[in-house]
Amino acid sequence: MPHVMAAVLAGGTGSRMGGAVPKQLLPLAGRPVLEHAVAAFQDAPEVDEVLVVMAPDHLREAERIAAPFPKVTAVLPGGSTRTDSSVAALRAVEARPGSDLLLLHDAARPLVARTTVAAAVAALEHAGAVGVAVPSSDTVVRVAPGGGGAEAVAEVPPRAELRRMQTPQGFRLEVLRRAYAAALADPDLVATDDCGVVLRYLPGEPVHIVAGTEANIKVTHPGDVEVAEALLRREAGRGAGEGER
Ligand SMILES: Nc1ccn([C@@H]2O[C@H](COP(=O)(O)OP(=O)(O)OP(=O)(O)O)[C@@H](O)[C@H]2O)c(=O)n1
Ligand SMILES: C[C@](O)(CO)[C@H](O)COP(=O)(O)O
Repeated sequence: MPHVMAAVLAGGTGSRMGGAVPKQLLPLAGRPVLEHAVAAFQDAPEVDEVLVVMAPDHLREAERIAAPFPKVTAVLPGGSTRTDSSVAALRAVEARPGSDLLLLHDAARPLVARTTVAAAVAALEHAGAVGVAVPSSDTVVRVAPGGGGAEAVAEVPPRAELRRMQTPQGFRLEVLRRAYAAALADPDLVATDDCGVVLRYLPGEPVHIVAGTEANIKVTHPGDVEVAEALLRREAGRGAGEGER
């Protein structure tokens, strides 16, 4: 059986959310957002070990939140970008011999379903890199500078071919290691997710997709915590807990 590690990335400051504390520390139905994300991996039977990558100024709070979860074996400082925090998780996992698979998950996605974690791990039996994604119900366009400083639509990619990427994103460790070795040698590296790093820097490596859920939102803007609370209530109303979010 592969040894499955999950890293919960909580190294951000939540600038779009604003406020005095990073969004991963905001209360959501009585528990910090971060705690919901950690609990999802604690409860996932496919996951053996959990790391928390936290904003350096808030390591103590993360340690306190993680303490009741026996699968959490380390709370580490994150970097100044999400990519840096992913690399911090990768380095920590590399230092632990015997790890085979790594799931990288946004702490800001507290509603990840158990079924999604299971599907991502299962897909790694046959794939080196796996992303979780949902179809877009909106038409998505590429924009370019238009007249008078405004934006203009430059392209309307076929919607049926588009997906919105979520997390977790899962990797065989050697795949992620090779991708980041190449990526970190690129002075122009800019990435918004880890599957994108594999796609760009290991062009021969397929990145598989498994279906996510609409409820797996990323708490990002003011008001998103209230949306997440409503989704949690809906789940409780369904008598769920088994992951159908
Ligand atoms: N240096 C960073 C930046 C982000 N993240 C984490 O990556 C996830 C997705 O990032 P995002 O939603 O952008 O979080 P923030 O960077 O905190 O938000 P913002 O961009 O609004 O500042 C979050 O769980 C965040 O804590 C991280 O681990 N390290
Ligand atoms: C990884 C991600 O959640 C996939 O949708 C997203 O790209 C993170 O972006 P952010 O700007 O760091 O929130």
